[in-house]
Parts: sequence; structure tokens; C-alpha cells
Amino acid sequence: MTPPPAVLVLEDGKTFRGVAYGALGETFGEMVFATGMTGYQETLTDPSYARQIVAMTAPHIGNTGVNDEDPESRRIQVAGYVVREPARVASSWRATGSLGSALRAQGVVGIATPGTRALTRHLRDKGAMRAGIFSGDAALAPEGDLLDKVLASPSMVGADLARDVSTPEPYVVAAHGAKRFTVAAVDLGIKSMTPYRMAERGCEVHVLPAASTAEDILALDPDGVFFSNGPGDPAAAGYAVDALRGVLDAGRPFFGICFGNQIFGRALGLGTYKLRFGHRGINQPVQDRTTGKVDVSAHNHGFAVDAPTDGTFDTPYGRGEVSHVNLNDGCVEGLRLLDYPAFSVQYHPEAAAGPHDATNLFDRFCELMGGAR
Ligand SMILES: NC(=O)CC[C@H](N)C(=O)O
Repeated sequence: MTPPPAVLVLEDGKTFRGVAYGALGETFGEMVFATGMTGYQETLTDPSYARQIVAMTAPHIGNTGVNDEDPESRRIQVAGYVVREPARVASSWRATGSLGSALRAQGVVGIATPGTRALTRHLRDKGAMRAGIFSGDAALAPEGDLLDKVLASPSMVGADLARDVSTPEPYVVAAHGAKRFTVAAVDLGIKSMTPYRMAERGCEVHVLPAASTAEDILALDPDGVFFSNGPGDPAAAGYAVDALRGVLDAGRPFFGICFGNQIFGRALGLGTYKLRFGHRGINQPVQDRTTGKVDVSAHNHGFAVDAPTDGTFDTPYGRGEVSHVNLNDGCVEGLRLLDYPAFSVQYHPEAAAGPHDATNLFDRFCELMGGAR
């Protein structure tokens, strides 16, 4: 049986026809592409992808189905999904079902279209933009009407989404083995592997809602404070910047990942800006400017910190510097303070999915907490 028709409509009027994959209906979001050859389940469940339609450049998706171990949060988080060719058979000893049925069960609208390569090249030329996927009956409407709906959908610039995806209530991830540190981890869209990486190192991780204040965080008397990855525009998360300033004023060690790096930058007085098409994949080269070492790393970001890369700069907490840069486009991939135990990276050392080159950054956080005692 041929699947129902589907069409992807970009805000500049370009369209891609294909067939429905996942739930039938319509969905809107920022159109982005992800270049990971593996790890589609981690991508789909990463809360940083909220309100984004993700196109996979790997041509076959769904080959190993879905399992209960790889999700990075409780549900599929992407607004829509674009693949070239869905696997007809899910084959893995870990599989509990097919990806297509998981998308349907969770109401995620997607499209299978031969145009994923053309789409990716278009986004690289023109930049990320809004889009809609229309499948089943919705795909039969005149394209002009569909485009009007896309143009009426909200932009990613100025979007505050972290509070939507964050945990409503605090919870604790117990340390594996003997407890060494108490960490307050602010969930701006946290991936489940992140507290796990800290717990593995003897941290008892108190995961807190995104809107937690500095007082909420400091009430735990944490050895260190962590701000997670998350969706949306960091310029729209002033509440997180205020909370982090309170934490830094109190002198607590800090580590931030991705959105957490952007919030750290803003807390230091730096700006953030939208990249043309962002980095999403698991093969991005990042150089540590102190050691010269290059990590191949997992990325998922559309915004970046604007900071001087020549020498140090002044912050309210002493001198700061850009610690890491991306070797593809030179953008800022990490920040650190020189006179205060705080650092952050724009990429994903939790490695889910992705290479494990950078997991030692969690050891560095533990060293900072140990040194601050
Ligand atoms: N993974 C993330 O934390 C993403 C941060 C932010 N939403 C961005 O797109 O840049």
C-alpha cells in the first residue's frame, strides 16, 4: 500500500514532495538538518530540538528501530521529521518497535522525500528558516495556503522554550558508588545522559526546573552548579541568566553545556547571535585552545556566543577567555574564567549519540568542585 502524500513547505516558498512518515496532519517549526550517520533516536528525543523540524542527511533512517535504552528524554521532542528513505524492516536485538510506529504513536508528523540532499544544500545557502510538513489530506491543499500557514508560524529568534520542556518538579539522580559531590543541575532541556555522566563520577545530581532562582539553587548548598542544553533563543531566557549571576556571585563552581554555555556567555556580559544554519551532527572538530587538542564532538546548536578570540576579556567575575573554537567555521565553542572555577562548552560531552572524545570535561568539573572545597 502506498503511504499517503506529504509535502514540506519552506518559508521562502520552496517545496519538497514525498510521502507521509509518522502521524498524519500538519506541523510547523524551524527547518534544520542533522548530519549524524547514527543516533537518530537520541536526536529525536533531545529536548533541544523542540519546535524544530529535523532533516536527516543520512539516507536510511530507522534501520535499528527504537529501543527503551537510547531515548534522551521521555518523548520525541522534534516538531517534525524529514528523512530520505525509512527502513522497511527494523533489525536490532535491542529493538522494541519500528521508528515509524513510534512517530505515529507520539503524533509526530514527518515526510519521506528524495529531496533531503537538495534541502540541505538549500538550507546551507539560504540559512535556517521556518517550515511546515503537511501529510495526508493536509497535503492536498493549494501550496499558497500552506505557505501562508508557514509564514504565520513563530520564529526561533526570540523563542523561550526551555521552560516548556523542563522538568516540572525537582528530582535526584543518585551517585554511583560513594557520593563525592552535590551538583545542582538546572534543566533547560537536559538530556538524560548528562546527569548519568556526573553520577558515574560520584555526583549526587539534583535536577531543577528551568525557572529555578539563584536562591532555589543555593538552598541545596551545592558543590557545583550545572546549566544544561536546551531549545530556543538564549536571548529570551533572561531568568536563567539572572539565576546564573546569583550563583556566580555566591562563588560556586560552574559548568555549562550548549544552551548553558550561551547563558554563561550572557551572564558574563557577552552577546549571542543566530548562526546561518547551525551545527547538528556528531562529527564536528573542536579545538581546545589551551592544549591544542582537537575533539571530534556532537553538536546541536543554532545560536552561538559572540566573544573576542584574541586574548582575554573582562567580565564581572574577572578575566575570561574563549577556551574552544570550531575548526569548520571558527565559532566560539567554549568559555572559561581565569580567576574563578567556571567553564562551559557549546558542544555535547555527554556523547549521546556521539564520540566520547570530550567526556573528560565532566572530570574537569569534578576537579573544580574538589579544588573549591
Ligand atoms: N543544544 C542546545 O542546547 C541548543 C541551544 C540553543 N537552543 C541553540 O540552538 O543554539
